[in-house]
Amino acid sequence: MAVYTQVSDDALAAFLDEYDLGKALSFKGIAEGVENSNYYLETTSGRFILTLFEKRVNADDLPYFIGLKQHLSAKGFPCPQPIMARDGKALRTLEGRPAVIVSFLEGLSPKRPSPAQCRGLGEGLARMHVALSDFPMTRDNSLGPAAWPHLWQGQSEEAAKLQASLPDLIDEALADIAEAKPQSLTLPRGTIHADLFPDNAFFLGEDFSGIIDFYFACTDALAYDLAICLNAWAFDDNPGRGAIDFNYSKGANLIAGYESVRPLEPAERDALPLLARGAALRFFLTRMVDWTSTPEGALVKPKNPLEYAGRLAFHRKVTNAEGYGA
Ligand SMILES: Nc1ncnc2c1ncn2[C@@H]1O[C@H](COP(=O)(O)OP(=O)(O)O)[C@@H](O)[C@H]1O
Ligand SMILES: N[C@@H](CCOP(=O)(O)O)C(=O)O
Repeated sequence: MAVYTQVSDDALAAFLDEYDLGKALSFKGIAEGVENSNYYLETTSGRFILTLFEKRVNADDLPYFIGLKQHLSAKGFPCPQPIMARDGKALRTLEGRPAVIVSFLEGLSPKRPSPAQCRGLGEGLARMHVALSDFPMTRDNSLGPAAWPHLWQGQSEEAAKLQASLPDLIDEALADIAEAKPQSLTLPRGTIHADLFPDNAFFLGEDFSGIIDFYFACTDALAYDLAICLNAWAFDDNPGRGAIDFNYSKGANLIAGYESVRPLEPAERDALPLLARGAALRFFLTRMVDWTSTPEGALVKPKNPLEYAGRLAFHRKVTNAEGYGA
């Protein structure tokens, strides 16, 4: 349950007094999510989400995240819209933490995305890239390749307890990325979401209805966002048989949906296997850190790093974009 910071009734009432949103009718912690504290808030003027920012979000980055959502909303792209308080500011403080209220987005996150939803997601991702192509703010990717060796430091022993072969797989993948230097490729860059997992995309039935959770967004290669989505959307996890299978029709639909809005350049297609390896490594490493640092009995259940080790092993055998159904 991702509620790290409790909000008292008095603190909420004082906070809401700064807005023109009326009185609270309902206020509940949201179980989903792992990064920040999120509350469902219903007031006399509508439905909203209240977020209090926790450990991985740097308060200095918040104007960037808020500006990004304002930019997308102004372009008519479906995403949560930051709500301004009466003083014109969206970013405030609640219970000692930075906090914002955003509009409630309709839709449901798919538990097991269908191939049709993968196509819709690919289209939505490309529409987002296009809508952000004139977003003037920038932010470095703080979880890019330079951060990975640091995340891996001291994790080897715990990783071996999960699977004996893991330390070798990760050491080899890190050495391989250090040599290939994905950051030095000249690929089209722009604003990317960088965490577009199924729990961060909404659908109404099979129709894409929007994107939430922009708190890892940054300036990076656009194709890296697609590579993250290939990892997060196009594999079928079958824990019962200990298998993680790439689903070609999901991968092909994701790429085709993306290219229906923004065709990939040849260099982006060529880079896809390397970017997909990097993306798998990034999520393996942050999951590994959470796996070893989340205290037993905590309200948040850490995500399983092995799912991303399995994806990494798959990508290491892929040599070109056709390997993903492109
Ligand atoms: N704007 C929104 N509209 C509707 N539901 C939302 C919105 N923002 C967050 N949620 C709900 O809260 C959950 C957690 O939000 P998320 O931003 O993913 O949290 P975290 O950053 O902690 O991972 C989502 O899975 C979704 O159910
Ligand atoms: N998507 C990441 C974890 C971040 O979770 P989110 O709830 O903020 O999307 C992962 O799966 O490792």
